[in-house]
Amino acid sequence: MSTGPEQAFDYLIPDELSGEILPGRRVYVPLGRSNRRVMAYCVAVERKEYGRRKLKHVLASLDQQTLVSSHMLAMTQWMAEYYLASWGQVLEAVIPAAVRGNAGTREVTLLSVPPQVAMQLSTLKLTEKQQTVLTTLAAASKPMTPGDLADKCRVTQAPISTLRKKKLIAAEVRRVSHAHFDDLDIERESAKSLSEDQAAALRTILAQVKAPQPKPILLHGVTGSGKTEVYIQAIQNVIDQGKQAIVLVPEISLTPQTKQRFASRFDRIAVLHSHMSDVERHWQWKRIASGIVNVVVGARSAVFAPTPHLGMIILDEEHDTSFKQDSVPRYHAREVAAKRAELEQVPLILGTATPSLETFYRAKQGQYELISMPRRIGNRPLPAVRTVDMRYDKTTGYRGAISRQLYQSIQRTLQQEGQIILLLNRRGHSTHIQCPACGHIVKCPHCELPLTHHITDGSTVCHYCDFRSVAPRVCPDAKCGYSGIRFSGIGTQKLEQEVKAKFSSYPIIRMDSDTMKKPGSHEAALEKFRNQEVRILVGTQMIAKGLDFPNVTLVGVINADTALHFPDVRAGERTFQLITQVAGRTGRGDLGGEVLVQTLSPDHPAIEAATRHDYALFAERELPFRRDFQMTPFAHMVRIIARGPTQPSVELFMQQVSEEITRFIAEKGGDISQQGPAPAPIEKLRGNYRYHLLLHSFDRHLMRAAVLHCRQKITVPDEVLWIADIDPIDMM
Ligand SMILES: Nc1ncnc2c1ncn2[C@@H]1O[C@H](COP(=O)(O)OP(=O)(O)OP(=O)(O)O)[C@@H](O)[C@H]1O
Ligand SMILES: [Zn+2]
Repeated sequence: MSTGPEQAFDYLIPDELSGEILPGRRVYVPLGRSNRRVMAYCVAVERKEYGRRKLKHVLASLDQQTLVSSHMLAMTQWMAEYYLASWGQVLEAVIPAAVRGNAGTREVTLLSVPPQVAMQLSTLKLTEKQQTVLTTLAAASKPMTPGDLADKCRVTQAPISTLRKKKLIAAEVRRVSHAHFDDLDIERESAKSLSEDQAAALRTILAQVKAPQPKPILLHGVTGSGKTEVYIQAIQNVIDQGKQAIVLVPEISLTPQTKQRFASRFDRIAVLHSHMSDVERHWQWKRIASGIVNVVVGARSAVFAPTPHLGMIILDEEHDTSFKQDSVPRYHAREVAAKRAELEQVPLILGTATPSLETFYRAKQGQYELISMPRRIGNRPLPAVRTVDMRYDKTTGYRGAISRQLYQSIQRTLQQEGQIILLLNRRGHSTHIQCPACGHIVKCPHCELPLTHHITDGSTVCHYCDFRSVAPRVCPDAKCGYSGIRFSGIGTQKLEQEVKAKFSSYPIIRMDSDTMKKPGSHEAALEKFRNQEVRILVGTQMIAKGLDFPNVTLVGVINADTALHFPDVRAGERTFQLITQVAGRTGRGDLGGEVLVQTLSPDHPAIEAATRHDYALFAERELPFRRDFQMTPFAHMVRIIARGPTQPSVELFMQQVSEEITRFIAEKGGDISQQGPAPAPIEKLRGNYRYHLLLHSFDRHLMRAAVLHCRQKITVPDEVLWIADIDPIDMM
């Protein structure tokens, strides 16, 4: 029943609180030897023998309404177990702070005259003022606040207080909301008549809606195949049955376009996003919980939306890494959605053009239903993709970001009135600052990672901890001091400069996390691009997915290799996804489209498969490799990360963890393979040294047991912090 400890505790419910304390509400209980008063969640109420155990009593109840349904309680319990977090921690993550804190509401006291008093009004001995107050309140059509009553009777609070003390007036404290937000006002659109592929997809989905225990569905549709229309018509069916749907999208896809697409088709939708105020968040939560909202659209945490009659969950761009939370509880919305769908017996639809290998593998195994939509709407061809081998440009000494081929394509596109997207997944200006005389590289003092030069304010920035300093003009190494320090490597700022210099008469906009800091800037930038005020859009991966602009006829990938050589099992998969997704932004209208991919590794299997839009080819090559090396999706992974201010203590601790796991396996039997411990790719972050250890096993329970065993056995030094990341995505 508590938020801190791992397990639930039993408490007695005093008679006066019975009926108020229900599963899914919060209570105050005494905890520990000192009987500290703590807030806790009631997870079950039951009658049972407790023998001779001495149980403490619940002190007070906190909520008048239930915060989590029984399904959600079961789901959070599963999450706690699966992700090795405490149940309380999970509940705190599932119920927004705004809801727990009752944001936007206040308590009011409401006065009324009890019926037995009202019947004998004339017989009471009262002062004149008291008489006025009592008759006024008795005559009122609904309860009044003390303030309103005093105003109406033109008296002070004194006679009201006296009457309350004499119990002639009853008082009740209630929580009321003073918030209200208007519904989106968006023009209505009617249903599209479905393509053959879409109609077939919808049929398969509706069959699962009817099934007693629906299977999750992978909707694998190429870019521009019209997945959204399938979602919408499936949702319509669910709403017609009086149920609600949750649509999860990557945070970055919560654009006006997405809102508009759903709001133009459904009444009463709730769009949940990260810029929402606490008051609005609470208000939306209550609306959803009351059952009046038909469709909830939101990022990761919308998987916890308290819909009372859930009918379907949709997860768009299921491969997107933003569905994984990178703080405790480190859940993946896809896995949580699958659990919730199973508990509530509703279908889960995972849509994407580039399925994660985890999902694809489950579909191949028959665990998920697989729907393919291999054609674009209107049978439009997928754009032709050409690679530009940048190794040749090196020999000519060319150092710019834009190759000759890309330059020519941009020029031609501009002349033909088309629009252009240029992707470079690195922000900043120069990504590398080095002294050519002594080789000194300018690094972050807290992270030991190269600093990036940001030209806008002449600073150098650490992209991991945001450390900032003034860009050096001479080599900072005191022994050297050479004046010709070199800024190299290309980020989006430098690319923007180059594009501006080369195509000076065309408006351009840059979208990356530096230019898109302010709420609303994302929307504003996309709007400029949509209405063609801007012809060239330069940006990081935030421009790579979901956008549907028919006038984009050229996509250029400036450097396809940015993530290719990361020490991450999914480096190839990420590269394939990014290129396929960004390539898919063109050729969506009648004007066709082309894609140029600049790379130093044109023969890399991931890049080659992406240039052919060939997911099957990619998966065919990648899966055997993953199987041979016992990696995801065949084996399960757990990543243990430890950090601390001194390197030896972290290293020693991780060695202990590794040894303890080896010992555990030797005793228990079974198989867990260990990679490491080793310094993490980001070896030092914000002044902390980091080590990691990767565990792989076909037996996820065994791995969980091994981690729990370490938690029990090893005394962690004060300065070391460690976590276990289940199904890790981030390997840095
Ligand atoms: N049945 C249809 N008839 C006509 N147009 C359609 C139909 N279905 C979808 N469209 C249009 O086709 C375009 C592409 O659809 P949508 O954006 O849903 O594709 P998608 O599969 O989600 O692609 P991506 O994975 O690239 O985001 C949209 O402009 C949409 O309005
Ligand atoms: Zn740093």
